[in-house]
Amino acid sequence: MPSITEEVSIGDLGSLQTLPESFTWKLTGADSVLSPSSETVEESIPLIDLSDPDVTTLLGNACKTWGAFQIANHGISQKLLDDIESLSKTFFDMPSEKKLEAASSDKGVSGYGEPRISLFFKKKMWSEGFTIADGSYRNHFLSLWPHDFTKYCGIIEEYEGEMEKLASRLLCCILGSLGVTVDDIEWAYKAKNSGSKVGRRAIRLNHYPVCPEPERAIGLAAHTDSTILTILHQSNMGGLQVFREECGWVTVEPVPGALVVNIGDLFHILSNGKIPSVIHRARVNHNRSRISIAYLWGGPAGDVEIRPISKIVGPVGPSLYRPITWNEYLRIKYQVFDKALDAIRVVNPTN
Ligand SMILES: C=C1C[C@]23C[C@H]1CC[C@H]2[C@@]12CCC[C@@](C)(C(=O)O1)[C@H]2[C@@H]3C(=O)O
Ligand SMILES: O=C(O)CCC(=O)C(=O)O
Ligand SMILES: [Fe+2]
Repeated sequence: MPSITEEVSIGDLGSLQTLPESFTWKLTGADSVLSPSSETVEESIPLIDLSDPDVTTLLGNACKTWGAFQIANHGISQKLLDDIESLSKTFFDMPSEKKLEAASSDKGVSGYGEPRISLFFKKKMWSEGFTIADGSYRNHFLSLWPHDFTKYCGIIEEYEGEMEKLASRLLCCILGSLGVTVDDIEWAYKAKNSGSKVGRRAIRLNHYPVCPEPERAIGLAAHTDSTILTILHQSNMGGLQVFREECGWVTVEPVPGALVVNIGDLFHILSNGKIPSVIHRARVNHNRSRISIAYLWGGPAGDVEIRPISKIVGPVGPSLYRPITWNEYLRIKYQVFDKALDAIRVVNPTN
């Protein structure tokens, strides 16, 4: 019979002295490579200076080999990074009941709660988070911080604006490494001309409280992001790991001022599999809590279809994935999770 102590609110994880059964992950067995404490190796993802004259080649290589890299000289001010980090801290430091008042509703994506992928796992993840996906976060902010409402919304808006610019710039450079430009993408062209300026994006504020048994727990289980690319600001505490077929789990050591970029599933589709999405996860820590802020970018335009770029596919094809909008992809992802790319693969590609 489940004991009453098993009913744990994610808002209070940091105060627990022992790891509840529902948060204890299996370490051995067939799926051990995906288990939290499987071997890690002494490798590291590249650190790329965006002002380097060879930036296109460097980004291209990093994407093909790793699917993830860190960037320096990215143009985002340290003040803005500090501001959004302290906004996050202010939120997560609130009492559990207060945080739950900002819980995301059944329909809405914005708000407080477990990571969306948690529905695919039997065990619980050692983290809590706040998702900002549409304007409804403003209602939560208004009731959480009536006095600082304008200031906090301002930080989010500035962050979104700056990250959007950086994400577009990275997309251009990475496409450049494949010999194409944004103008080769049908949707980018449509977006420019239709006046639909609202791109698809979400910000996720993640908090990983201190954990009594980090070896047996996981902060965020292995996944790929359903994005073109994700820009992650991790505080000076590490925890992010990326998976590479050849070597296993690789820890991304924080570099002061640098941001982490990971390639998501939509880039995988756009590049016809040439720039694959990267599996990653977050470990937790015994001594210090950790905050990370993910900017999940789905491209510049809303309801347009994303498809393999014809110049990449080439005249003789084959195009491996069918055209799909971000909303449609998210729907499939949250039905079949890690089989989502397979689910939209063309069965008998001709060209
Ligand atoms: C716009 C998005 C992208 C989502 C779903 C939706 C809102 C929240 C995003 C995240 C944020 C945390 C990791 C992830 C894997 C999750 O669980 O929720 C992301 C997911 C995805 O990339 O699929
Ligand atoms: O916290 C991290 O390091 C990873 C977060 C992440 O993967 C996500 O928000 O999608
Ligand atoms: Fe992620």
